Amino acid sequence: MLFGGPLRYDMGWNSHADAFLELNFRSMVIRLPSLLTASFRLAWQADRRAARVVLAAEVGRGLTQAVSLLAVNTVLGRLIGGGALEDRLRGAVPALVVMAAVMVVGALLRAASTYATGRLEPKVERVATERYLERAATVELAAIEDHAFHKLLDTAQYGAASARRMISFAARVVNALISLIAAAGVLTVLHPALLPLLVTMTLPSGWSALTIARRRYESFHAWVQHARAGRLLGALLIEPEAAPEIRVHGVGPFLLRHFRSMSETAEAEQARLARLAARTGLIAAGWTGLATAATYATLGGLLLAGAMALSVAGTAVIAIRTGSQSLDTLVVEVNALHEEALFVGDLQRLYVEAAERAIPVGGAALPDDPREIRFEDVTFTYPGDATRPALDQVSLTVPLGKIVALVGENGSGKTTLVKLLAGLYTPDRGRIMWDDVDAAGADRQLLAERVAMVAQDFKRWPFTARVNVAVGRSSVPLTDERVTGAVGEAGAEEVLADLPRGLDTLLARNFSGGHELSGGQWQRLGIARAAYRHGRILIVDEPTAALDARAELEVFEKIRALAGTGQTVILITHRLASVRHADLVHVLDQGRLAESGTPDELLARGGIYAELYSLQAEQFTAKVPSQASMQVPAPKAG
Ligand SMILES: Nc1ncnc2c1ncn2[C@@H]1O[C@H](COP(=O)(O)OP(=O)(O)OP(=O)(O)O)[C@@H](O)[C@H]1O
Repeated sequence: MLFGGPLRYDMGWNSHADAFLELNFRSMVIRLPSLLTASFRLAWQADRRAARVVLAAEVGRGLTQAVSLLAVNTVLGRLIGGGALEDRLRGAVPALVVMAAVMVVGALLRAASTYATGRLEPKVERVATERYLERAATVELAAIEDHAFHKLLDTAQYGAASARRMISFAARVVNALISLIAAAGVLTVLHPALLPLLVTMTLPSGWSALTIARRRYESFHAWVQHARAGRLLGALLIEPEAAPEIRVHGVGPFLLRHFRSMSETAEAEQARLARLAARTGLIAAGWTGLATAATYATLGGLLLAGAMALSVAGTAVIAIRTGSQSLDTLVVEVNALHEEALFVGDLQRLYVEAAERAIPVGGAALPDDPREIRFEDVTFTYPGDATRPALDQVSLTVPLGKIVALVGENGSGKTTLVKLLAGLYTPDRGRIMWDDVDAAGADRQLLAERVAMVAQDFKRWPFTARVNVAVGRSSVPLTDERVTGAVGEAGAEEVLADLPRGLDTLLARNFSGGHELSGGQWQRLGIARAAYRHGRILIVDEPTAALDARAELEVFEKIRALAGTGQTVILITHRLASVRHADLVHVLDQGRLAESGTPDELLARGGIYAELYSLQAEQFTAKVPSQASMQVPAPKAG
């Protein structure tokens, strides 16, 4: 349950308990090569040169550590060996010089790697983010509305930053791996018993890092929806659109209460993780202590038994220390790499799923100048737990070049029908035919090219008025003639005349210099946008809902004029007086086609249309009071 605690309301957001994970030591070791390859591939895609430099520098650094360990061994051998002190010192000089040279090379390589990694990281993140955004923008609308896909979108957004971090983790893994091999090699040469001891010493910290990471990732997946809901609540509290209701209806404390309760639940989860992490760390530290004591005891035993020379024991101590440090680093970094890879895995899953759910590219061409669009027995149900289809076996015709009105009560399926026509959804059953071409197999991009849509909730872009119009067809060069032409066609000149900087006014109140339009003004701009698009089919969904009576008449006049230029107009409206000019009216009722005909035919038939029409007409039958009766008596003097 997402909203635990003593809250009275459930917001209706779902929680998910589908955390999963198969993360153990074996799988981690098995996956290491593929993790490193994946990191390198990410780096390669972003910047080949930098990727090469990082790899070469890290391999080089590992090798310098091996060489320096061997040099130490030589130095110790010389110093502890027989002969005069001066001779022993002199004998050690070449190895000391090698050590110094190797340190310089190591420092240079480190600098090169730091620089190249720094250059690489932001590029990797950018490439991954760009791909994420591009894929998200090209999936079907149904995918965006599918909550499982949305959750994936949500989790995958962390993948790009993880991809960035994977680069430096991978670099450190390569480095630690090579220096570990060097230390292990030296130890094996010194005495075969030392190698297993080294491994035993490092295992506990590996186990602890892995266990903690696995818990964190599981928790992240189980809680991602919760975190999203929490962020949403926070955003609602500061959103300008919600601000009036928050104040008048006093929604603020209600939202805050939920926010606090959600945060407290999340904090409890963090505390649980921290407690477990502390316990795991403590157990691991105990094990490490025991293993270290055993290692040094073995070393002492070998010395005492005369199985090992003092100089070799000295090198062994250094090799064990470097080796266990490298192994520690390796475990921690591989673990971090793994954790990041899980998030990059989400991103890659998104890439794959988004590609599967992408709007298909290519397809049959639509007829150049079709006569009609026919819905043939079209049934469509929204995914989820809909109780009935939004469209149920609908067969109707939209003759092109005419004004076709869709009428019906709330929820009768009008908007759904035009969304199917625009290709935003595909029918579950039945076909949508453009003359003889089935839209299901048609080129979706070409189909969209022909449609201009003013949806009920059309986007109010936080850009200038000019861009808000021209975004109707962003693929053509933006010219003032085209913009003012569209504004004129939509009758939106007055809206612009009222703006402080005309077309250049920023329409986003929460930015400095931003300006807000009224609902009706926005609606006119929306129509201007559709006019700018010049699609051959203009879909207008409730174009006048926010308009005053005079503006409404004007807008319908403009829409009729657009139809006069050969455009097809599909009009959804509840204002039946405005439907009078339609060539054809389709009446929908609970997802089914109830009746079709010209407005006069439908009135004469006495069906749903006639009923709705007379209901509206009755509201206007009351007489306008005469001038005389409106006059207010003049106050008496005195
Ligand atoms: N995105 C969606 N996801 C799930 N169900 C939806 C979605 N959009 C609409 N519906 C459902 O489909 C049915 C038809 O809705 P639609 O928006 O097509 O009706 P409408 O006739 O345009 O209504 P209105 O006059 O209120 O705009 C309704 O029952 C609605 O709840």
